[in-house]
Amino acid sequence: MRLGLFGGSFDPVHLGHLQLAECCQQQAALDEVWFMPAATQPFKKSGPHATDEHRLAMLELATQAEPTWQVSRIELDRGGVSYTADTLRCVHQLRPDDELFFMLGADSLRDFPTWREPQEILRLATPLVVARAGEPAPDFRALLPVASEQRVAELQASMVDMPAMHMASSTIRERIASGDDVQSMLPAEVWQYIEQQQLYLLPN
Ligand SMILES: Nc1ncnc2c1ncn2[C@@H]1O[C@H](COP(=O)(O)OP(=O)(O)OP(=O)(O)O)[C@@H](O)[C@H]1O
Ligand SMILES: O=C(O)c1ccc[n+]([C@@H]2O[C@H](COP(=O)([O-])O)[C@@H](O)[C@H]2O)c1
Repeated sequence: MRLGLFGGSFDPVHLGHLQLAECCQQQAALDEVWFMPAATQPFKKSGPHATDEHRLAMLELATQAEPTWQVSRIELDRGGVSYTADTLRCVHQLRPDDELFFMLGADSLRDFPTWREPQEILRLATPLVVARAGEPAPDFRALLPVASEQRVAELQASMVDMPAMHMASSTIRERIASGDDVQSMLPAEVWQYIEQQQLYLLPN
């Protein structure tokens, strides 16, 4: 099985995340996609705004119609800072015969060499990188400190095409707190949940 892992804060999950997962799944022929909300993202100064249970509930709503998509509690159950190398080792133990992929936007690729154990991550899984609207095009040479020239060229060739989606969770939170309409950026069920639970009413 080809298993795609998609980590993020998902605070909240938005249509850009879903589009990213869909494009990676199609272009890399993934059998399954796991959305993995982070307990605490290593580089974010403060923890998530919504609780773990709210972020999970929104992800469940956003992914329920797609049978090959699942939401994984691995990082939330482990708690603490969510390092991707730890997560990949754990998934590899659970699914030793699967080929693992991990999905990320161009902004995350830029920082990748400063992640914990980047070489171990590249040993366990193949990154699937998509361009992010408003960000420079992904520069795979960012990987040269941790990957060979040949591997970098291979990864560049397998970059995933995705239509530009101008949205980010932080902007959505800010706009909700200002009373702006964000419905066009969210799955309808997720917007209803945010309204019912009165999430993100305070500024970031
Ligand atoms: N609109 C988008 N286009 C492409 N990739 C995206 C988009 N939004 C998020 N991503 C990617 O999804 C992954 C998880 O992102 P995350 O959950 O932190 O969302 P975010 O919108 O970037 O949140 P924030 O604004 O709080 O940083 C990252 O790899 C990020 O690059
Ligand atoms: O392992 C690391 O050192 C590491 C550093 C930064 C980010 N990550 C992971 O990358 C994913 C996307 O992160 P972000 O920055 O978009 O929230 C998320 O699953 C994070 O846990 C992982």
